Amino acid sequence: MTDRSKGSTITVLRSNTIEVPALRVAIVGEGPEVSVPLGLEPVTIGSSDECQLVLSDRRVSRRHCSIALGDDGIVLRDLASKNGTFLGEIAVREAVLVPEVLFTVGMTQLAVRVSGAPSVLELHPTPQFGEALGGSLVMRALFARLAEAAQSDETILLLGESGTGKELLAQGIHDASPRRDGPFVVMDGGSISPNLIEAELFGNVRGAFTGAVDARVGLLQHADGGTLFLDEIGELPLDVQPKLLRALEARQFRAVGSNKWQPFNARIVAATHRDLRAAVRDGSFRSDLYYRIAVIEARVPPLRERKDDLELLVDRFLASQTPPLTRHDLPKTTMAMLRSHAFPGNVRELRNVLTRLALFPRLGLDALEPIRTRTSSPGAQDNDAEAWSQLFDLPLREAREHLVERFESSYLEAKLKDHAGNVGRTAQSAGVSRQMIYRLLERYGLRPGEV
Ligand SMILES: Nc1ncnc2c1ncn2[C@@H]1O[C@H](COP(=O)(O)OP(=O)(O)OP(=O)(O)O)[C@@H](O)[C@H]1O
Repeated sequence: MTDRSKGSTITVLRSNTIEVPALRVAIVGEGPEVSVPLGLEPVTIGSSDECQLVLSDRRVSRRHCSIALGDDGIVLRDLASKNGTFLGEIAVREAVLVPEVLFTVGMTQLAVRVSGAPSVLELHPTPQFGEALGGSLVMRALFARLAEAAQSDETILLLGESGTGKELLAQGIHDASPRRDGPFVVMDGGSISPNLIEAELFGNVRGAFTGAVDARVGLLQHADGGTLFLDEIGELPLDVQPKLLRALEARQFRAVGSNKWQPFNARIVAATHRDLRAAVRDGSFRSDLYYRIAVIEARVPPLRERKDDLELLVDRFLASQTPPLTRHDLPKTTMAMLRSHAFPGNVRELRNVLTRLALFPRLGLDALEPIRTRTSSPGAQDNDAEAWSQLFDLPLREAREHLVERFESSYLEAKLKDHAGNVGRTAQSAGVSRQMIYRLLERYGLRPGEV
């Protein structure tokens, strides 16, 4: 470690405890400093709102470069930007930075700054929390936080892209909590028609609405003594939000069509892939409900920000094939290929890619293609027949997920075609919300206009 990098690297204090420097990525210029903190999660810099540091600079790409703090120190990476990332006159693809050294993107100069005393962070003792695997520092820190949070009854909000493992973590929280012997109940707010969500959550009395032939118990009650996982909480309709808030505050609820308040005893874990703070700002999510749910808020990082987890995940997914495989069974270039892929579908996508490679090892880079390209390619039927019989070798859960995903993507593609790419009409004809269609489009890498 050079003198100049002093105070800017992660130090291992003892096993499972690290010291993390207090760093900020700052725009260097006149006027008040604009900066964002740099912790275990990388900071992306670019012109897109999705970046942590957003630059309004015409010469900056949407996702231009990233800065990550890791075992090697502070690493600056260009994200295949159009105009490059520069250290002085030199364009860099990847460089280890020391504090106060200027780098340039577009017309903007930036630097990493030490901004105070380091903090001590506990890591989970193993690279696993429930069924979720993760050996990277950021995941072990997340696991440690969730393991601690599991002991309380507070509401937890998990934020992260689709396929990052939010449901697996919610199950892990339940299993690590004093409620582990009670039920773990899932409500997927994205896949239920908006006008049925309230009844799904709170139940309904007989005849409460057209079609309510019988009285039904809601999921809140089903989760009695256990945990209710509210997946895609961001899709909760505005009119149901105050009802959920009231229920959480008073610990009691009313079934649809009933006047009677009933107590409930379930712990709530919620998740969303949406930026809920932005939803609060644009008025589509109530701020009081947001603060009530986000008592403990945890971000689950996308797989591209924790490539250190790849080996562990690859080994696990290969071992679960029938017969179990190891990395040696795949072409030598496989790990390099996986390392350079961005995985927009995150761990779910990785698992599917490995299942495809296990079935058809010679697919190589084609295994990274979205499902639709292959299913509609010539000779797909022969492949389908072969894949179908080989699916029998997979564990039931994986075989089922694989088929559901293939079906969903083909269904979506066909429906979108029928409606000339119009999302509203596609949603209506499929009987789901527009948000659900957007979610599926994201999951399968489809664009409505291109179908
Ligand atoms: N850390 C992990 N370790 C092992 N498997 C994982 C991990 N993260 C995700 N997976 C696997 O990836 C798939 C998707 O995970 P999960 O459903 O928990 O993600 P999610 O964030 O809830 O996604 P969505 O928002 O689309 O519902 C599952 O099959 C899960 O087993």
